Amino acid sequence: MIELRDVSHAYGDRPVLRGIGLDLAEHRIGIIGANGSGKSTLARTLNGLVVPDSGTVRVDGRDTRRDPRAARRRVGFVFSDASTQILMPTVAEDVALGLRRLGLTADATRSRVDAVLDRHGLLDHRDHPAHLLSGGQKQMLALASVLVTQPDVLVCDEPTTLLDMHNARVIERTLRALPQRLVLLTHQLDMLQGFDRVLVMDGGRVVFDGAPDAATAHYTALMDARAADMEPSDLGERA
Ligand SMILES: Nc1ncnc2c1ncn2[C@@H]1O[C@H](COP(=O)(O)OP(=O)(O)OP(=O)(O)O)[C@@H](O)[C@H]1O
Repeated sequence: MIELRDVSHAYGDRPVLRGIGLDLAEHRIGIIGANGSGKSTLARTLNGLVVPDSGTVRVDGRDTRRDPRAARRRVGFVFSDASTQILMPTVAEDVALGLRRLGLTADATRSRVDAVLDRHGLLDHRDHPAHLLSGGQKQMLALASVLVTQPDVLVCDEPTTLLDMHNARVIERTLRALPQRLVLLTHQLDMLQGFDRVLVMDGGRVVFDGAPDAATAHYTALMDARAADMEPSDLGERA
């Protein structure tokens, strides 16, 4: 369970999260909202990548402010731009990186790395330079590098945004099949079908929290109302 209590955060003098309280326990949770509404910042509080200015985030009872490493062990994070997450020269080395702190033997590391590469269709690429993979393969590698650490919860921040339709579907299918709990940020609303719960963010607040259909209807109505008030020169963010 991830508990947020009165969580607020600002970048400089710009408030981005405003008094958020949530208990996140469902298997599949979606987060949607306009650009700049605070989704990524909220997601980053869930594993201690962002420690909020005020309020608390607890992962299985442990405060991310006091124990960010415990949160990171339980909650894995996948970014939308996989290239920023790939740190090692080869595919296998990149996946193995997350296992370093576990003190496994070389054989145990290799078998865990190969199992996760096999499961995600990358075993034939194990010794290839990671930067030469296709966009879809890089996203799969970023996912594999997090999953190899066996987190309880996976937070994915727009994992299909940079992918073509085929690769987006492959990633979507992979995420749906995971046994882990999933928190998915996305602008692709159809990915949320069958989710247990969807949060709609606007201006740093959770303005709707419910079933996927009702949440997407709420978000669509919000965006329609806003578009009706706007000029083309208003493109951008509202936080
Ligand atoms: N590290 C940072 N430093 C300063 N401002 C930031 C930082 N990260 C985000 N912001 C700003 O905070 C606001 C909220 O950003 P955030 O990324 O949380 O929103 P988002 O809903 O995920 O947006 P998007 O859909 O575009 O990814 C935006 O105005 C953004 O420019």
